[in-house]
Amino acid sequence: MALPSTISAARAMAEGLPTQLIHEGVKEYPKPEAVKFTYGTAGVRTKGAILESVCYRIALISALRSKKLGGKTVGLMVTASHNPEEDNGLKAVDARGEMLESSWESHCTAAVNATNADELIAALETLISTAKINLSTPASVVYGHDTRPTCPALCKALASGLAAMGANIIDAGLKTTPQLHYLVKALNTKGTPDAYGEPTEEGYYAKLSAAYISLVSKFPPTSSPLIVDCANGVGAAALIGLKKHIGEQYLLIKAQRTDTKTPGALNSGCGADYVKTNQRLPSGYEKESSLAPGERMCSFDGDADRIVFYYLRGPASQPDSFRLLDGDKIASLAADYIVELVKKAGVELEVGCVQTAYANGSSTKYLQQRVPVTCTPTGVKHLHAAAERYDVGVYFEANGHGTVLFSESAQRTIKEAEPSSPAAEDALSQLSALVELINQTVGDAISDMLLVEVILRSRQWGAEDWDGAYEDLPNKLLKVTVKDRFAFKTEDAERKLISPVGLQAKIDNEVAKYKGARSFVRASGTEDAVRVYAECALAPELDKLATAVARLVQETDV
Ligand SMILES: CC(=O)N[C@H]1[C@@H](OP(=O)(O)O)O[C@H](CO)[C@@H](O)[C@@H]1O
Ligand SMILES: [Mg+2]
Repeated sequence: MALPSTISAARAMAEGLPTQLIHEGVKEYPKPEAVKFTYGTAGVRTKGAILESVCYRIALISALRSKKLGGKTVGLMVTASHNPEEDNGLKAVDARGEMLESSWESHCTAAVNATNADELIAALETLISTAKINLSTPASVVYGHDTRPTCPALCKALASGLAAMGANIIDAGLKTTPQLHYLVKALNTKGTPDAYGEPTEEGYYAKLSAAYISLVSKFPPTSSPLIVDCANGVGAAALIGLKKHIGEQYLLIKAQRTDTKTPGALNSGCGADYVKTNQRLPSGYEKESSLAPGERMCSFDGDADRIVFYYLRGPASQPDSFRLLDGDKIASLAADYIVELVKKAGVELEVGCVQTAYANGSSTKYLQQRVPVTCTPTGVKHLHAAAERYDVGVYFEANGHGTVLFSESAQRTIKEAEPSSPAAEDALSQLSALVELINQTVGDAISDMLLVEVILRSRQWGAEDWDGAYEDLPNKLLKVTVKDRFAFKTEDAERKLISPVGLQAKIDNEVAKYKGARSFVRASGTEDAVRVYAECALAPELDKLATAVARLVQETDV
């Protein structure tokens, strides 16, 4: 029997789903017709204007997720990261601060595509029985959002779904994606021996800055500032927060592209994705000459969970002056540093590295000579899971999304080891501080930025020294629009196509014509397109290879 909406949602929960409230919610936030949503690698992502129904429904599922996890707090983040300002999206965060368990993704997809309230309730009931959820368990959900203009309306829809489920609601407001992940973990560990930190934004800055200062204070300061392109997004606010906790003697940064107010500014001609994809400076910097040769600059993406660094070898006006220090370069810098510390500390810890097929071949070769390297499919959840299998797992996508995970036993080893010398003691204390500095839940532009600064400072290196580790192979990423991207199926961590049948052989044939070449094709998980990656030893041959493979894709798609 339907319950009048005046009856508290909490009471309705005891009897089952709040069906009356869900009917009302579906009416208030109707699903746009003829749209098929997918909960994929990056949650649901599309135009912000059509996402209210998705937010309402995923909120219902989040409350169920919290119940499934015994009432632990789970998270929801409203953001479309590096995508244009009019886009938006919603990502669910699990109780330890990691991505939503993948078996729940299909339930999310079913719920957001239900065409009416009865279908939605049926989808929720399927989830409840499949996952054996006790509806009388309380629920708690924390949510945050980035700077996009559609965020307030989406958060309202989301809060309405949470209220319908009688969940405890924590509105964290404007946050970077990694801050939201941090909050989830901190809320769930508060008051336990594993407390991750104060569950507030200030707590986040306090944790990072204390670790950072303890690591850099014994090294001489670097003379040049780090210039930070904040993509005109939420990272700008986070940098202001961070700077309040770290004095300029420790971290000299110049925050730029911090305009979160001008419509259309977000990610426009700037940000990590623009810089990585175009392999050039944010627009305007060629003219501004505000970046002197050798000076370090970095770019965040729109929700500050990715970072790439770069510098100029010569005048800004010359395109070949630009040198990118991407996720692969960060991974090698971090892996080398940690391997060295582990050796100095005299502890037995296996340091491994996780990449995807998009990692530059030179980086893979460089890393394989030093540490075990795993290749996983694209998407942070895959890299994260593989990194958890090492004592210390360094994972980065080439685009700058990544972090370093220290397993529980590694953390214990570091804490309990008896140093055999003052040098070992110092290495152990540096490792302990790194565990605090590096976001253990997800890739984090701010935490990764601090990590790079620590390493450069400890080595007294500039950008050019860091860049010297290996030379990237010339590479190119193309996007091909096809009729049905799902026809493109892969194996071997996406490095080989198994469908359309015969296409891989043709690609192999093409690749064999070029020196030191590699190319692969896969369907994007976030865009309606197929991506073509190509790299080869000789720069003048690159365009020819990439275009030839893209043409093979187009010819197959008939
Ligand atoms: C080549 C590339 O950069 N792919 C990105 C992109 O995935 P696609 O599945 O390629 O669309 O978005 C993902 C989510 O943000 C990110 O994890 C991944 O690295
Ligand atoms: Mg992002």
